[in-house]
Amino acid sequence: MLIVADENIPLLDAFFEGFGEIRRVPGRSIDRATVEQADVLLVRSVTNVNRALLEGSKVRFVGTCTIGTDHLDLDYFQQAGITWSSAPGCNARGVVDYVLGSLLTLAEIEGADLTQRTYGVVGAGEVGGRLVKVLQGLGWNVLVCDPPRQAAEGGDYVSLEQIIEQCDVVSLHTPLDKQGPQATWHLFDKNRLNQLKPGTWLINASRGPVIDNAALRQVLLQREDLQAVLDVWEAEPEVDVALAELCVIATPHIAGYSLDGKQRGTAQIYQAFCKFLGQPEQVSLNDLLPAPWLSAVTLNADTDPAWALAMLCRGVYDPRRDDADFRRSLVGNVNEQRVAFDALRKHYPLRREIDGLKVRIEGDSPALQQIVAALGATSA
Ligand SMILES: NC(=O)c1ccc[n+]([C@@H]2O[C@H](COP(=O)([O-])OP(=O)(O)OC[C@H]3O[C@@H](n4cnc5c(N)ncnc54)[C@H](O)[C@@H]3O)[C@@H](O)[C@H]2O)c1
Ligand SMILES: O=C(O)[C@H](O)[C@H](O)COP(=O)(O)O
Repeated sequence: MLIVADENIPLLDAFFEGFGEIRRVPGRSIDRATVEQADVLLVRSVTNVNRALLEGSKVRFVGTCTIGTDHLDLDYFQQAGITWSSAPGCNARGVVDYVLGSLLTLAEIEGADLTQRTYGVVGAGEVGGRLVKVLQGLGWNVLVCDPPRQAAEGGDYVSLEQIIEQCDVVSLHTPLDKQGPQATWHLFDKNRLNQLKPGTWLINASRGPVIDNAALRQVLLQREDLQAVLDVWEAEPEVDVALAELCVIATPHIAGYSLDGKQRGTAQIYQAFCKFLGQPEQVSLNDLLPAPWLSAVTLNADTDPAWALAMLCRGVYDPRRDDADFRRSLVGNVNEQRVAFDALRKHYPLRREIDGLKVRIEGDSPALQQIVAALGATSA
Protein backbone atom coordinates (compact mmCIF):
# COMPACT_ATOMS: atom_id res chain seq x y z
CA MET A 1 0.00 0.00 0.00
CA LEU A 2 1.31 3.48 -0.84
CA ILE A 3 0.51 6.25 1.62
CA VAL A 4 1.23 9.78 0.41
CA ALA A 5 1.41 12.14 3.37
CA ASP A 6 2.10 15.78 4.11
CA GLU A 7 5.61 15.85 5.61
CA ASN A 8 4.35 18.06 8.46
CA ILE A 9 2.15 15.34 9.94
CA PRO A 10 3.81 14.18 13.16
CA LEU A 11 4.20 10.52 14.20
CA LEU A 12 3.63 9.19 10.68
CA ASP A 13 5.96 6.24 11.22
CA ALA A 14 4.65 5.42 14.67
CA PHE A 15 1.08 5.17 13.42
CA PHE A 16 1.31 4.19 9.76
CA GLU A 17 4.53 2.32 9.01
CA GLY A 18 2.86 -1.08 9.45
CA PHE A 19 0.52 -0.42 6.50
CA GLY A 20 3.01 0.01 3.66
CA GLU A 21 5.28 2.61 2.10
CA ILE A 22 4.95 6.18 3.37
CA ARG A 23 5.93 8.92 0.90
CA ARG A 24 6.37 12.31 2.58
CA VAL A 25 5.68 15.39 0.47
CA PRO A 26 5.40 19.13 1.27
CA GLY A 27 1.65 19.73 1.57
CA ARG A 28 1.56 22.55 -0.97
CA SER A 29 3.40 20.37 -3.55
CA ILE A 30 0.95 17.48 -3.54
CA ASP A 31 -0.30 17.23 -7.14
CA ARG A 32 -1.86 14.69 -9.51
CA ALA A 33 1.47 13.03 -10.27
CA THR A 34 2.21 12.66 -6.54
CA VAL A 35 -1.06 10.92 -5.75
CA GLU A 36 -1.59 8.90 -8.92
CA GLN A 37 -0.30 5.61 -7.48
CA ALA A 38 -1.34 6.31 -3.88
CA ASP A 39 -3.95 4.24 -2.04
CA VAL A 40 -4.14 6.62 0.88
CA LEU A 41 -3.70 10.38 1.08
CA LEU A 42 -2.98 12.05 4.43
CA VAL A 43 -3.06 15.85 4.40
CA ARG A 44 -3.17 18.99 6.51
CA SER A 45 -5.12 22.15 5.74
CA VAL A 46 -2.80 23.45 3.00
CA THR A 47 -3.68 20.79 0.40
CA ASN A 48 -6.88 21.21 -1.58
CA VAL A 49 -8.20 17.71 -2.17
CA ASN A 50 -10.76 17.59 -4.96
CA ARG A 51 -11.63 16.04 -8.31
CA ALA A 52 -8.79 17.88 -10.05
CA LEU A 53 -6.30 16.21 -7.71
CA LEU A 54 -7.78 12.74 -7.32
CA GLU A 55 -9.59 11.78 -10.53
CA GLY A 56 -7.81 8.83 -12.11
CA SER A 57 -5.82 8.01 -8.95
CA LYS A 58 -6.12 4.89 -6.79
CA VAL A 59 -6.82 6.87 -3.62
CA ARG A 60 -9.63 5.31 -1.58
CA PHE A 61 -9.03 6.94 1.79
CA VAL A 62 -8.31 10.60 2.54
CA GLY A 63 -7.45 11.69 6.07
CA THR A 64 -6.91 15.29 7.16
CA CYS A 65 -5.16 15.60 10.51
CA THR A 66 -7.03 18.85 11.14
CA ILE A 67 -10.33 20.10 12.47
CA GLY A 68 -11.14 22.18 9.40
CA THR A 69 -12.44 20.51 6.23
CA ASP A 70 -12.86 23.49 3.92
CA HIS A 71 -9.91 22.23 1.80
CA LEU A 72 -11.76 18.96 1.03
CA ASP A 73 -14.37 18.49 -1.70
CA LEU A 74 -16.69 16.23 0.27
CA ASP A 75 -19.32 16.07 -2.51
CA TYR A 76 -16.70 14.70 -4.87
CA PHE A 77 -15.56 12.13 -2.29
CA GLN A 78 -19.13 10.89 -2.01
CA GLN A 79 -19.57 10.64 -5.78
CA ALA A 80 -16.23 8.87 -6.17
CA GLY A 81 -16.79 6.49 -3.22
CA ILE A 82 -13.74 7.81 -1.35
CA THR A 83 -13.82 7.35 2.42
CA TRP A 84 -12.53 10.34 4.36
CA SER A 85 -11.96 11.49 7.89
CA SER A 86 -10.98 14.67 9.68
CA ALA A 87 -9.87 14.98 13.30
CA PRO A 88 -12.70 16.78 15.10
CA GLY A 89 -11.61 18.66 18.18
CA CYS A 90 -7.98 17.48 17.96
CA ASN A 91 -6.40 20.87 18.60
CA ALA A 92 -9.40 22.73 20.05
CA ARG A 93 -7.73 23.16 23.45
CA GLY A 94 -4.73 24.81 21.82
CA VAL A 95 -7.02 27.42 20.25
CA VAL A 96 -8.67 28.07 23.61
CA ASP A 97 -5.21 28.60 25.14
CA TYR A 98 -4.42 31.02 22.28
CA VAL A 99 -7.59 33.04 22.93
CA LEU A 100 -6.90 33.16 26.68
CA GLY A 101 -3.32 34.29 26.07
CA SER A 102 -4.56 36.96 23.67
CA LEU A 103 -7.11 38.25 26.18
CA LEU A 104 -4.39 38.57 28.82
CA THR A 105 -2.20 40.55 26.42
CA LEU A 106 -5.06 42.83 25.37
CA ALA A 107 -6.01 43.42 29.01
CA GLU A 108 -2.41 44.33 29.85
CA ILE A 109 -2.09 46.77 26.94
CA GLU A 110 -5.43 48.46 27.59
CA GLY A 111 -5.41 48.27 31.39
CA ALA A 112 -8.75 46.45 31.11
CA ASP A 113 -10.39 44.23 33.73
CA LEU A 114 -11.24 40.91 32.04
CA THR A 115 -13.93 40.15 34.61
CA GLN A 116 -15.92 43.23 33.55
CA ARG A 117 -16.18 42.50 29.83
CA THR A 118 -18.92 40.75 27.88
CA TYR A 119 -17.63 37.97 25.65
CA GLY A 120 -19.26 36.96 22.38
CA VAL A 121 -18.42 33.54 20.98
CA VAL A 122 -19.52 32.98 17.38
CA GLY A 123 -19.65 29.25 16.63
CA ALA A 124 -19.95 26.97 19.64
CA GLY A 125 -18.58 23.65 18.39
CA GLU A 126 -15.39 21.91 19.49
CA VAL A 127 -13.38 25.11 19.90
CA GLY A 128 -16.09 27.66 20.70
CA GLY A 129 -17.90 25.26 23.03
CA ARG A 130 -14.73 24.68 25.06
CA LEU A 131 -14.01 28.41 25.13
CA VAL A 132 -17.52 29.17 26.39
CA LYS A 133 -17.07 26.62 29.20
CA VAL A 134 -13.77 28.16 30.29
CA LEU A 135 -15.07 31.75 30.18
CA GLN A 136 -18.29 30.85 32.01
CA GLY A 137 -16.28 28.78 34.49
CA LEU A 138 -14.28 31.91 35.28
CA GLY A 139 -17.59 33.59 36.07
CA TRP A 140 -17.42 35.96 33.09
CA ASN A 141 -20.41 37.14 31.07
CA VAL A 142 -20.65 35.19 27.79
CA LEU A 143 -23.09 35.42 24.87
CA VAL A 144 -23.08 32.66 22.28
CA CYS A 145 -24.18 32.80 18.63
CA ASP A 146 -24.57 29.52 16.74
CA PRO A 147 -27.67 29.49 14.51
CA PRO A 148 -27.20 25.88 13.25
CA ARG A 149 -26.90 24.57 16.81
CA GLN A 150 -29.76 26.77 17.97
CA ALA A 151 -31.98 25.36 15.18
CA ALA A 152 -30.97 21.78 15.96
CA GLU A 153 -31.00 21.83 19.76
CA GLY A 154 -32.56 25.08 20.97
CA GLY A 155 -30.90 26.65 24.02
CA ASP A 156 -29.45 29.88 25.20
CA TYR A 157 -28.17 31.49 22.02
CA VAL A 158 -28.25 35.05 20.68
CA SER A 159 -28.15 36.50 17.18
CA LEU A 160 -25.02 37.83 15.52
CA GLU A 161 -26.57 41.30 15.72
CA GLN A 162 -26.82 40.95 19.53
CA ILE A 163 -23.19 39.83 19.72
CA ILE A 164 -22.13 42.88 17.73
CA GLU A 165 -24.28 45.26 19.77
CA GLN A 166 -23.52 43.94 23.24
CA CYS A 167 -20.07 42.33 23.35
CA ASP A 168 -16.73 43.87 24.26
CA VAL A 169 -14.89 40.83 22.91
CA VAL A 170 -15.93 38.89 19.79
CA SER A 171 -14.17 35.59 19.13
CA LEU A 172 -14.86 33.71 15.88
CA HIS A 173 -14.99 29.90 15.81
CA THR A 174 -17.12 28.98 12.80
CA PRO A 175 -16.10 26.73 9.93
CA LEU A 176 -15.48 28.39 6.57
CA ASP A 177 -18.62 27.79 4.50
CA LYS A 178 -18.82 29.60 1.19
CA GLN A 179 -22.44 28.78 0.41
CA GLY A 180 -25.76 28.08 2.04
CA PRO A 181 -27.96 29.83 4.57
CA GLN A 182 -25.23 29.78 7.24
CA ALA A 183 -22.37 30.76 4.93
CA THR A 184 -19.49 32.27 6.90
CA TRP A 185 -17.40 33.68 4.03
CA HIS A 186 -17.01 37.38 4.91
CA LEU A 187 -19.41 36.92 7.83
CA PHE A 188 -17.67 40.02 9.16
CA ASP A 189 -17.88 42.37 6.20
CA LYS A 190 -17.35 46.13 6.25
CA ASN A 191 -20.87 46.75 7.47
CA ARG A 192 -20.67 44.39 10.46
CA LEU A 193 -17.13 45.49 11.30
CA ASN A 194 -18.31 49.10 11.43
CA GLN A 195 -21.18 48.12 13.73
CA LEU A 196 -18.87 46.64 16.40
CA LYS A 197 -19.22 48.37 19.77
CA PRO A 198 -16.63 51.07 20.53
CA GLY A 199 -13.55 49.44 22.01
CA THR A 200 -14.34 45.90 20.81
CA TRP A 201 -11.60 43.28 20.74
CA LEU A 202 -12.08 41.08 17.64
CA ILE A 203 -10.34 37.69 17.59
CA ASN A 204 -10.20 35.38 14.59
CA ALA A 205 -8.62 31.93 14.97
CA SER A 206 -11.09 30.16 12.68
CA ARG A 207 -10.43 30.67 8.96
CA GLY A 208 -9.12 33.86 7.34
CA PRO A 209 -12.00 34.57 4.93
CA VAL A 210 -14.56 34.63 7.77
CA ILE A 211 -13.46 38.28 7.97
CA ASP A 212 -13.17 40.47 4.87
CA ASN A 213 -9.49 41.30 5.41
CA ALA A 214 -9.40 44.35 3.15
CA ALA A 215 -12.45 45.77 4.93
CA LEU A 216 -10.91 45.08 8.34
CA ARG A 217 -7.74 46.94 7.30
CA GLN A 218 -9.81 49.96 6.29
CA VAL A 219 -11.94 49.84 9.43
CA LEU A 220 -8.91 49.52 11.73
CA LEU A 221 -7.35 52.55 10.02
CA GLN A 222 -10.51 54.57 10.68
CA ARG A 223 -11.38 53.24 14.14
CA GLU A 224 -8.49 53.31 16.59
CA ASP A 225 -10.82 52.05 19.32
CA LEU A 226 -11.00 48.54 17.80
CA GLN A 227 -8.34 45.94 18.61
CA ALA A 228 -7.80 42.89 16.42
CA VAL A 229 -6.11 39.55 17.00
CA LEU A 230 -5.63 37.50 13.83
CA ASP A 231 -4.20 34.00 13.59
CA VAL A 232 -5.70 33.29 10.17
CA TRP A 233 -5.50 35.27 6.92
CA GLU A 234 -7.60 35.49 3.82
CA ALA A 235 -4.91 34.48 1.31
CA GLU A 236 -2.56 32.28 3.37
CA PRO A 237 0.36 31.86 3.09
CA GLU A 238 0.17 35.41 1.80
CA VAL A 239 -0.54 37.99 4.45
CA ASP A 240 -1.84 41.53 4.18
CA VAL A 241 1.17 43.08 5.91
CA ALA A 242 -0.56 46.43 6.46
CA LEU A 243 -3.39 44.57 8.22
CA ALA A 244 -0.95 42.53 10.32
CA GLU A 245 0.73 45.74 11.43
CA LEU A 246 -2.61 47.08 12.64
CA CYS A 247 -3.28 43.98 14.76
CA VAL A 248 -2.40 43.75 18.45
CA ILE A 249 -1.50 40.09 17.96
CA ALA A 250 -0.75 38.59 14.55
CA THR A 251 0.33 34.97 14.11
CA PRO A 252 0.77 32.52 11.21
CA HIS A 253 -2.17 30.14 11.74
CA ILE A 254 -0.69 28.44 14.79
CA ALA A 255 -3.48 28.87 17.34
CA GLY A 256 -4.07 25.13 17.48
CA TYR A 257 -0.40 24.14 17.15
CA SER A 258 0.10 22.42 20.50
CA LEU A 259 2.16 19.25 20.37
CA ASP A 260 -0.77 17.46 22.00
CA GLY A 261 -3.22 18.76 19.39
CA LYS A 262 -1.04 17.85 16.43
CA GLN A 263 -0.29 14.36 17.67
CA ARG A 264 -3.97 13.85 18.55
CA GLY A 265 -4.81 14.78 14.95
CA THR A 266 -2.61 11.99 13.59
CA ALA A 267 -3.98 9.53 16.15
CA GLN A 268 -7.58 10.31 15.18
CA ILE A 269 -6.83 9.71 11.49
CA TYR A 270 -5.06 6.47 12.36
CA GLN A 271 -8.17 5.36 14.28
CA ALA A 272 -10.42 6.24 11.34
CA PHE A 273 -8.10 4.38 8.96
CA CYS A 274 -8.11 1.23 11.13
CA LYS A 275 -11.90 1.39 11.10
CA PHE A 276 -11.89 1.78 7.30
CA LEU A 277 -9.71 -1.32 7.00
CA GLY A 278 -11.70 -3.21 9.64
CA GLN A 279 -8.50 -3.75 11.63
CA PRO A 280 -7.96 -3.36 15.38
CA GLU A 281 -5.86 -0.42 16.55
CA GLN A 282 -2.33 -1.41 17.57
CA VAL A 283 -0.88 1.97 18.53
CA SER A 284 -2.08 4.33 21.26
CA LEU A 285 -1.29 8.04 21.54
CA ASN A 286 -0.99 7.63 25.32
CA ASP A 287 2.20 5.63 24.77
CA LEU A 288 3.69 8.31 22.49
CA LEU A 289 2.77 11.71 23.91
CA PRO A 290 5.53 12.97 26.23
CA ALA A 291 4.64 13.67 29.88
CA PRO A 292 3.28 17.19 30.54
CA TRP A 293 6.06 19.76 30.92
CA LEU A 294 4.42 21.75 33.66
CA SER A 295 2.95 19.09 35.89
CA ALA A 296 2.57 20.58 39.38
CA VAL A 297 2.10 24.08 40.75
CA THR A 298 1.44 25.16 44.33
CA LEU A 299 -0.42 28.40 44.97
CA ASN A 300 -0.74 30.10 48.33
CA ALA A 301 -4.39 30.89 49.13
CA ASP A 302 -3.45 34.59 49.41
CA THR A 303 -2.39 34.70 45.75
CA ASP A 304 -4.13 37.41 43.72
CA PRO A 305 -6.60 35.52 41.46
CA ALA A 306 -5.87 37.75 38.43
CA TRP A 307 -2.14 37.06 38.81
CA ALA A 308 -2.81 33.32 39.21
CA LEU A 309 -4.91 33.25 36.05
CA ALA A 310 -2.20 35.01 34.03
CA MET A 311 0.57 32.85 35.51
CA LEU A 312 -1.22 29.57 34.80
CA CYS A 313 -2.25 30.52 31.25
CA ARG A 314 1.08 32.04 30.30
CA GLY A 315 2.95 29.18 31.96
CA VAL A 316 1.28 26.93 29.41
CA TYR A 317 1.22 29.23 26.38
CA ASP A 318 1.87 32.89 25.64
CA PRO A 319 1.11 34.08 22.07
CA ARG A 320 3.44 37.10 22.37
CA ARG A 321 6.42 35.06 21.25
CA ASP A 322 4.58 33.79 18.14
CA ASP A 323 3.49 37.35 17.42
CA ALA A 324 7.08 38.60 17.64
CA ASP A 325 8.42 35.78 15.44
CA PHE A 326 5.72 36.48 12.86
CA ARG A 327 6.33 40.24 12.74
CA ARG A 328 10.04 39.63 12.15
CA SER A 329 9.09 37.46 9.16
CA LEU A 330 7.02 40.17 7.45
CA VAL A 331 9.93 41.51 5.41
CA GLY A 332 11.13 40.98 1.87
CA ASN A 333 8.96 40.36 -1.15
CA VAL A 334 5.67 38.47 -1.20
CA ASN A 335 7.36 35.24 -2.15
CA GLU A 336 9.82 35.48 0.72
CA GLN A 337 6.96 36.19 3.09
CA ARG A 338 5.02 33.14 1.86
CA VAL A 339 8.08 30.97 2.44
CA ALA A 340 8.56 32.48 5.90
CA PHE A 341 4.89 31.85 6.80
CA ASP A 342 5.24 28.16 6.00
CA ALA A 343 8.67 27.95 7.67
CA LEU A 344 7.35 29.37 10.94
CA ARG A 345 4.65 26.70 10.91
CA LYS A 346 6.96 23.87 9.88
CA HIS A 347 9.52 24.68 12.60
CA TYR A 348 7.01 25.67 15.25
CA PRO A 349 8.42 25.43 18.79
CA LEU A 350 6.98 22.68 20.92
CA ARG A 351 4.09 23.80 23.04
CA ARG A 352 1.84 21.88 25.43
CA GLU A 353 -1.73 22.10 26.70
CA ILE A 354 -2.95 22.58 30.24
CA ASP A 355 -4.30 19.04 30.65
CA GLY A 356 -2.26 17.17 33.18
CA LEU A 357 -1.35 20.26 35.20
CA LYS A 358 -2.02 19.65 38.89
CA VAL A 359 -2.52 22.76 40.99
CA ARG A 360 -2.35 22.56 44.79
CA ILE A 361 -3.82 25.45 46.73
CA GLU A 362 -2.35 25.86 50.22
CA GLY A 363 -5.24 27.06 52.36
CA ASP A 364 -8.78 27.91 51.38
CA SER A 365 -9.47 30.09 48.31
CA PRO A 366 -12.73 29.56 46.41
CA ALA A 367 -11.58 32.13 43.81
CA LEU A 368 -8.40 30.19 43.04
CA GLN A 369 -10.29 26.90 43.00
CA GLN A 370 -12.71 28.38 40.47
CA ILE A 371 -9.83 29.43 38.19
CA VAL A 372 -8.16 26.01 38.36
CA ALA A 373 -11.44 24.25 37.58
CA ALA A 374 -12.31 26.65 34.75
CA LEU A 375 -8.94 26.19 33.05
CA GLY A 376 -9.36 22.43 33.11
CA ALA A 377 -6.35 21.80 35.37
CA THR A 378 -6.65 19.32 38.22
CA SER A 379 -6.93 20.39 41.87
CA ALA A 380 -4.29 18.45 43.77
N1 LIG B 1 -6.38 28.64 13.89
C1 LIG B 1 -6.24 27.36 14.14
O1 LIG B 1 -5.15 26.89 14.37
C2 LIG B 1 -7.45 26.47 14.17
C3 LIG B 1 -7.40 25.30 14.92
C4 LIG B 1 -8.54 24.50 14.98
C5 LIG B 1 -9.70 24.85 14.29
N2 LIG B 1 -9.69 25.98 13.55
C6 LIG B 1 -10.90 26.40 12.84
O2 LIG B 1 -11.84 26.82 13.83
C7 LIG B 1 -13.15 26.67 13.33
C8 LIG B 1 -14.03 26.00 14.37
O3 LIG B 1 -13.55 24.71 14.69
P1 LIG B 1 -14.45 23.72 15.55
O4 LIG B 1 -13.66 22.52 15.79
O5 LIG B 1 -15.05 24.42 16.71
O6 LIG B 1 -15.58 23.40 14.50
P2 LIG B 1 -17.00 22.74 14.80
O7 LIG B 1 -17.51 22.25 13.51
O8 LIG B 1 -16.91 21.78 15.94
O9 LIG B 1 -17.87 23.97 15.30
C9 LIG B 1 -18.23 25.03 14.47
C10 LIG B 1 -19.51 25.61 15.00
O10 LIG B 1 -19.82 26.76 14.20
C11 LIG B 1 -21.24 26.77 14.03
N3 LIG B 1 -21.59 27.59 12.89
C12 LIG B 1 -21.66 27.24 11.57
N4 LIG B 1 -22.04 28.29 10.84
C13 LIG B 1 -22.22 29.33 11.69
C14 LIG B 1 -22.61 30.68 11.52
N5 LIG B 1 -22.92 31.19 10.32
N6 LIG B 1 -22.67 31.47 12.62
C15 LIG B 1 -22.37 30.98 13.84
N7 LIG B 1 -22.03 29.69 14.06
C16 LIG B 1 -21.93 28.89 13.00
C17 LIG B 1 -21.59 25.32 13.87
O11 LIG B 1 -22.96 25.08 14.12
C18 LIG B 1 -20.69 24.66 14.91
O12 LIG B 1 -21.31 24.54 16.17
C19 LIG B 1 -12.99 25.88 12.03
O13 LIG B 1 -12.97 26.83 10.97
C20 LIG B 1 -11.62 25.29 12.11
O14 LIG B 1 -11.10 25.06 10.87
C21 LIG B 1 -8.60 26.81 13.48
O1 LIG C 1 -8.22 23.04 11.17
C1 LIG C 1 -7.30 22.86 11.99
O2 LIG C 1 -7.20 21.84 12.68
C2 LIG C 1 -6.29 23.93 12.19
O3 LIG C 1 -6.55 25.06 11.45
C3 LIG C 1 -4.90 23.41 12.02
O4 LIG C 1 -4.08 24.00 13.00
C4 LIG C 1 -4.37 23.67 10.68
O5 LIG C 1 -3.01 23.33 10.66
P1 LIG C 1 -2.32 22.92 9.27
O6 LIG C 1 -3.10 21.76 8.78
O7 LIG C 1 -2.46 24.07 8.35
O8 LIG C 1 -0.92 22.56 9.61
